[in-house]
Amino acid sequence: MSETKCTTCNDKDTGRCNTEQCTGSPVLPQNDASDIKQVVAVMSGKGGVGKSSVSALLAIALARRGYKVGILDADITGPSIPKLFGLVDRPEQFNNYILPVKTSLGIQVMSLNLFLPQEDDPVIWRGPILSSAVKQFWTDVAWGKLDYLIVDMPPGTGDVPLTVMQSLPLNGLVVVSSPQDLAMMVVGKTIKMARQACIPILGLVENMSYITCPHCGEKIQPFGHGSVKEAASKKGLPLLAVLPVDPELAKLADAGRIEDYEETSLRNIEPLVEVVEKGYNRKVEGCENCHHQ
Ligand SMILES: Nc1ncnc2c1ncn2[C@@H]1O[C@H](COP(=O)(O)OP(=O)(O)OP(=O)(O)O)[C@@H](O)[C@H]1O
Repeated sequence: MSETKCTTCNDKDTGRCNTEQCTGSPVLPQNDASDIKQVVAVMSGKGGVGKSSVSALLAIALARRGYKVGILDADITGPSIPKLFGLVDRPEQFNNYILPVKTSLGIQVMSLNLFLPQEDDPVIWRGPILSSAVKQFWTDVAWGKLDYLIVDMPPGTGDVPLTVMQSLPLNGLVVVSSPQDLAMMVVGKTIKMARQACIPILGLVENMSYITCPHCGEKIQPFGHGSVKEAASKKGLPLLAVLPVDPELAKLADAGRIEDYEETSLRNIEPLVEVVEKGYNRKVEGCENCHHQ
C-alpha cells in the first residue's frame, strides 16, 4: 500500500486513497489484502478467438507448477471464466473486501458473473460503469498472496481494455488470435494500443490453428496457415503457442471442467507458460518516463 498524503479525497482517513489525483499516477496501487507479484493480461482484437480459454489454460498450467494464481475476469459483459471452471458460489465479503472464489486447483477467480442471479443474465452497462467494475476487481478484492494474476480482457480496444492498461500494473500482455485475416487485422490494432500504453507484449498465441484428422492424423488448417507467425515476425514478437481446435477442450469447457484438461495437451502452451513464469519487467522503448515503467 503506497503512503499518500492526501488532502483532497475522501479516503484520506482510511489510508486507502487510490485516485490518480492523489497518487499522481493512473496506476492503482495494490490494496493491503493483496500481494501480487506479476500481472499478465490476455487480450485479443476480436471476440471468440479463445482468449478466455487461453487465460484459463495458462492459469491451470501455472497452478499445476505449484504457483499461486488468480484470474481477474475483465470481460464484464461476456464473462466466461466461471463457466469454464464450473464455479457457482457467490463471492463472500470479509473486512470490507470481496473474496475471490476458488477453483478445485485453488485458482482464485473474480468475475461479474459470480454476482449475477442467473449466469445468462445480461450486463447492460455503459462504458464508464464497466470500467469502474474492473477497477473494483483490483481495489476491493482481497487477492491474498499471488505469484500471478491473469487478466482476461474483453475483446477489442474499447473503454475496458484501456482502463485495464492504464489502471492495473501490468507486467506484460499476451495477444491471442485465430489465423483468419480479419482476426489478424485487429491484432495489429491491439499491438499498437498496447505499445501506446507502454505495456510490454510478451508474444502472440495462435488458437484454433489446425484440426488433426482422427483417422489419418493429418493436420488440416481450415483458416489457412502461417498468418499469425508472419504477423509475429513482422512485429518483432515471439509466437508463444500454436493451439489446435481440440474437441476435448471444447467439451471440458462446456462442462465446466477445464481443469481436467490433460497434461499432455497443455504442453502446447509450454513456451507461453515459461515466458510468464520468468517474470517480465522489461522497459518498453520510448516509455522510460511512463507510469508503467
Ligand atoms: N483450441 C480450441 N479448441 C476447441 N474449442 C475451443 C478452442 N479455443 C476456444 N474454444 C471454444 O471456443 C469458444 C470461444 O472461446 P473463448 O470463450 O475462450 O473465446 P474468447 O475469445 O474469450 O471469447 P469472447 O470474445 O466471447 O470473450 C468456447 O466455446 C471455447 O470452448
